[in-house]
Amino acid sequence: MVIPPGLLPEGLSDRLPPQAEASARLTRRVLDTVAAHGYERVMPPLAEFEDTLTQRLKSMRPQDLVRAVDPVSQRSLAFRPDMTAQVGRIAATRLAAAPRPLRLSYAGPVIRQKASQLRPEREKLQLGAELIGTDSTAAAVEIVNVAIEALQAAGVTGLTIDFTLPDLIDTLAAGPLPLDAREVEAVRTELDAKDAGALVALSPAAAAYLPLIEATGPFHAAMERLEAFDARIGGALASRIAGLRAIAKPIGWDITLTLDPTERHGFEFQNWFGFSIFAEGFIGEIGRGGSYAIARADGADEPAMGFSLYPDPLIDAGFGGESPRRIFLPLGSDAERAAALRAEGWHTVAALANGEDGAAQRCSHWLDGDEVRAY
Ligand SMILES: N[C@@H](Cc1c[nH]c[nH+]1)C(=O)O
Repeated sequence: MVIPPGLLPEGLSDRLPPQAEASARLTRRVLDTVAAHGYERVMPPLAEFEDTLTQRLKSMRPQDLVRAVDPVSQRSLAFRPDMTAQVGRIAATRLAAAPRPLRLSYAGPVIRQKASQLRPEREKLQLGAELIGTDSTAAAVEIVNVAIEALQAAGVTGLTIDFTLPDLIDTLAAGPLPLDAREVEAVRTELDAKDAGALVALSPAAAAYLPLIEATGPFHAAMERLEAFDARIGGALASRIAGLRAIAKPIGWDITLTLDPTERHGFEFQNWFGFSIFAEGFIGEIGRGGSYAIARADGADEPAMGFSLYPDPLIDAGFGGESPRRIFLPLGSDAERAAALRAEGWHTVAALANGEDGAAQRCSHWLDGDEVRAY
C-alpha cells in the first residue's frame, strides 16, 4: 500500500494558523487562572513505561493505550491517555515528601487508541489541575470552582455541570441494597441505559435501585428524590448528599446544575464524587473531574481531587481566536520604529526582498516611512 505524502494516521491532525495560536492562547488563559489559585505546573513526558502509567490509578485500562516497544530498554512504552495518572505518579514518587495539599497543573496532548463515539480525534489537548492529599468536600468545592473560573477566563459561557457519584452502586451493593458481583454489573448496565423495565426484570434486589433512575435531571429536584430514596434505605448516602449540596452552593446562578447519580461513563477511576462539564452548543463534555485515590509505593492510597478540560472543540469553534494587528514592513523600514510597533502589540511582518505583497501576508496595514497606513 502506498501512503500518500502528508497523510496522517486516523484521528491525528495538524493545527494550522490561526487555530494553533488560539489553542496556545486558550491554554495560557486556563493555566494562568489555575496558577492564580496556587496550582504549579508540571510537565510529564509524552510517553512512559506502560506499567507505571496503568498502576497508579485504579482501572486505567491497558486497551486504551497506544503502545510501542522502547528500542533502548526493550520495555513496553505507552503514550499517555490522561495526564492525571502521570501527575499521580509524580506526587507519589518525586514529590512524595512535598507538603500536602499539593496543587499541580498540566497541559499537553494525550493519545488514546480509540476515538470516542462523539469525536474522531485520538490525540486531544488536555488541560487540568490536581489537588493531592485530600478528597474532602472543601477540595471538591475548590476544584469545581477553579474549573468554572478557568473556562470563564477562556470566554466560555452557557456552562452546565453534571454531578455524579461514581462509586454509588458499589457502596449500595456492599451496604443497604446487597447485590452479588454478577448482579452489580447487570444493574450498572440497566442504570446506564436508564431502562426501568429491564432493571425491575433482573431481580427484586435489582429493582430496589429503580428510584435512582428518577433521581436524575435538574439538580435541586433530583437531589430531593435522591434524599427521599436515601431516607428509605437508612441514610447510607447522607455524607455524599451533604457533600453534593455543599459543592453546589457557591456555584453561580449562570451555571446550570444537573445530577445523574449513576453516570459512570468516563469515570473509570473516580470514587465518591465526579462531575462533567458541558458548554452550550457543544456535543459531549468539554471537561470532567472528581475524587480519586493514588496508589503510593508503600501500598497506601492517597486521596486526591482534580479536573481536566478537553478544549479542542472550543478552539475549533473560534475560542481563543483573536486577530492580531499585522503590519507589513517594507524593505529598509526603521528597526527601532518596528520594535516600538511590536511593543504596542502589533505583529510585524518584514519584507525579505523587493516587491513583496504585505496584503498577501495577511497584513491589514503597512509602514510608510514612519506612518502606519491601512491597505
Ligand atoms: N483526567 C480525568 C479527569 C480527572 C482529573 N482529575 C480527576 N479526574 C479525565 O480526563 O477523565
